[in-house]
Amino acid sequence: MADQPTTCFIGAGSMTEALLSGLLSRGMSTGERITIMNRRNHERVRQLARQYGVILPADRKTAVSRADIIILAIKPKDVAEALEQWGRYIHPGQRVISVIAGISTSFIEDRLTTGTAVIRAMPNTSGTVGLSATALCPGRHAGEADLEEAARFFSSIGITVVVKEEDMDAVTGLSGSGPAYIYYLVEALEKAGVTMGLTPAVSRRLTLQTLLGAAKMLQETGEEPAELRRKVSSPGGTTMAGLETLARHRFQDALILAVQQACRRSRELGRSSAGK
Ligand SMILES: NC(=O)C1=CN([C@@H]2O[C@H](COP(=O)(O)OP(=O)(O)OC[C@H]3O[C@@H](n4cnc5c(N)ncnc54)[C@H](O)[C@@H]3O)[C@@H](O)[C@H]2O)C=CC1
Ligand SMILES: O=C(O)[C@@H]1CCC=N1
Repeated sequence: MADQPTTCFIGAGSMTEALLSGLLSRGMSTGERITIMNRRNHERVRQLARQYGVILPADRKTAVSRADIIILAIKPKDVAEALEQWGRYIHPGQRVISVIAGISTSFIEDRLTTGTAVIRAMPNTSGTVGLSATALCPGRHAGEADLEEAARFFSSIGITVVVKEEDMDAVTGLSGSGPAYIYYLVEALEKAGVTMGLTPAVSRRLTLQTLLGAAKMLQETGEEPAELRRKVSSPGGTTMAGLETLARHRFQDALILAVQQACRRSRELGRSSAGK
């Protein structure tokens, strides 16, 4: 473990917790190699330090300047202020990984010493259980080794893909926000079961296993989703009755529009934060 990099998280919110939980439970790092800091809610940092055994640094500036990897996990609106506060302690030779929606690598690079490697990443909260879908793109000073290190970091909490920076907003709308769409679907399925007399517990159990089973079928059979859907749908049967209702309510259109809108919002967040 001695050759494992030290990591400093700036921002102690839900994304940091998902990353911490994934990294530590998979033995990819240890608490004493991780420092975390927050702007205000210091009780939150203390709680994470207790729960995950990570370090609450006495001297935060030193923690930033000594870390091998610095993770920026703050909201887009706070990035300019955070880089103003912490940027001067970051130097070339360290790797900066930003998980901030909408914020370009050049925005960050422009606020750091020239030559600092910046990698933009978009993971999702399923990293908590090792199943994040993370997209990465390198900034202008990040080389192959920097990208490989970032891929190694995120592969400890799920799969990684490398994309062009111009595709990062699409990724954010699709897989960054994606878990929320699935949870929304699950809420609706559970409610549906309850409206027809199932207990909430039974409805949840059946819904969850249906979700897991469908995901595994897609992964393990390699069949097209449309083909798997056809196999469930007997002519004149129950599934067709359900699917026809979904089509009438333009279910697929609604989902496509949702992802596109989230992508647009990612771009807007980038533009409005860049204006600060
Ligand atoms: N929650 C999610 O599912 C995902 C979030 N992201 C991105 O991760 C970033 C963080 O998101 P969350 O963890 O959900 O936000 P959050 O609001 O839960 O946490 C952000 C934390 O940053 C802290 N902070 C703000 N300014 C700071 C500063 N100057 N110094 C130190 N700490 C500071 C805040 O006190 C707050 O606790 C966002 O940019 C978001 O776009 C990316 C992928 C998924
Ligand atoms: O909602 C958000 O802005 C963040 C980015 C991706 C997921 N959550």
